Amino acid sequence: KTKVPEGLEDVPTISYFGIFKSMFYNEGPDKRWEDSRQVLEKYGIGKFWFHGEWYVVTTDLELIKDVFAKTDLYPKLSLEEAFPGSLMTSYFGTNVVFSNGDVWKRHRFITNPAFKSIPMQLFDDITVKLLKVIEKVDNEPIEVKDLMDRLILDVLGRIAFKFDFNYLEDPTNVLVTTYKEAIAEVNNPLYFLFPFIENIPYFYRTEARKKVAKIHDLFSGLIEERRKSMETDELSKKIDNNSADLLECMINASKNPKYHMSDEEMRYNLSTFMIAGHETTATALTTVLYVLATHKDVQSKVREELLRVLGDNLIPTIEQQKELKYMNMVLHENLRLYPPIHQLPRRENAEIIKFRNHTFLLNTPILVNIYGVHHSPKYWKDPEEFIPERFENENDEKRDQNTWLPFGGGSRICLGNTVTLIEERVMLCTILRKYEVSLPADSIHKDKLQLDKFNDSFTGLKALHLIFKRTTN
Ligand code: HEM
Repeated sequence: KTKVPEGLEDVPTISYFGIFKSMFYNEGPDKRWEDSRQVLEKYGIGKFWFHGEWYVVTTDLELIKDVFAKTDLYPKLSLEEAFPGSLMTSYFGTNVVFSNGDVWKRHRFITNPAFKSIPMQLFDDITVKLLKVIEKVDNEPIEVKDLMDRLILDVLGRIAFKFDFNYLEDPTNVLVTTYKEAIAEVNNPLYFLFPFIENIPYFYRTEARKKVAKIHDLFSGLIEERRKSMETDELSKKIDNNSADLLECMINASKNPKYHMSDEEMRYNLSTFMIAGHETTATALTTVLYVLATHKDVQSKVREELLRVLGDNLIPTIEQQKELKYMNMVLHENLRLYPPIHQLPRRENAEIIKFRNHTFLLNTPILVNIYGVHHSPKYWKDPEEFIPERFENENDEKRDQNTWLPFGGGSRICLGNTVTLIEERVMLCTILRKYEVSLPADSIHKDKLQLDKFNDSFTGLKALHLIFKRTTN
């Protein structure tokens, strides 16, 4: 199956060994970009062979716009098709992220209202808990990815299920530890490299499957508990005024014959939202703390702005958040430099596509390389530099809007893109008002943030210790 399909012959080839090496060594998107940049910079499109298939990978804005605009022409490959019978499929199943057509429309319609607005008071006690944790460490370096992970899981629990994981204070919570164990199994790199081995009885992964079954049982418990406690009248009001959470939106739909959602689909969506809404935001917050620690001038400017805009208010209101113009530029630039999702999940064309002088036969695997677009000198001047001013109004208006795509685009754009930025602003206001953040002199990240791989789409990073020193504010 190594023969190049008709129509892709003229698409330049990216080395198989580079791809395999980056998978094998769990390399981050930066190293992967190094392996493909020569081809993608010049042509905007490349092909590579992997597991018996020829993939097309692109940083071309015209093709990317087409992918975003025509969801039916470029459906995502469902997990059942990509990894039949695998642990990953049994964990995530059919959900809003990986479904297509009418199923996707139904899932998106049901889950979307949960993230239209969030009650800001949910941050009151979580931010207090965060400060307590930082205070306890008292000037000693603290591992920030783990801290942000705990923090954001607590926030997500409140937003999506009105559930307090209390992970910040209690890392032994059974729901969290089971979730962590299940995710570690699902992300085991061995099965990304050699997915076919899961079909061999020896590799059936009985223990891992038990962990997945356990977390699904815990989710079933959450659903049942909430179903019992929900008053139908009160719920309809909440749905109407967008104050229902994810669980309420889905349970409400389970009663509706037109927009029905089964318990199994609810469990799959809970598994999906846990990772989509938590790993991404935790990574974004970790990397933004890193850039602030390594750009003290920017950090001071963000602090000055938040003190001015917020006054004595500890949690910024939605109105105040709009006024945090410089902070918003910093958050945008951070998502450009370190996109938490570096590559969109695989699409496959449902019809034959002509692109330039190439032809994509039916079901050609197509990958949009977000990291590549964000780091291409064709689209960004000095792309490796951290320059928040790129997002100042007049500069921002000049660029093609598809050059910044941390949340994807079109109708499948990230469903949590507003919520995640609210979380980031609140946490930066909380931390920077009281603490100055610094990188220890002997940090492995001294010269460059050391990225690695969380899974095939999510950016990971090596342990990052930062120092939080009390300011005089
Ligand atoms: C910095 C944080 C985040 C980043 C960078 C991010 C990134 C993305 C990207 C790139 C996609 C598009 C996938 C595609 O087109 O295939 C996506 C989709 C999605 N995201 Fe996010 N995300 C973030 C936070 C969140 C949060 C907080 C939630 C929910 C609480 C969330 C839920 C979703 C869902 C449900 C989808 C699927 C949308 C659909 O296919 O209709 N994300 N996200």
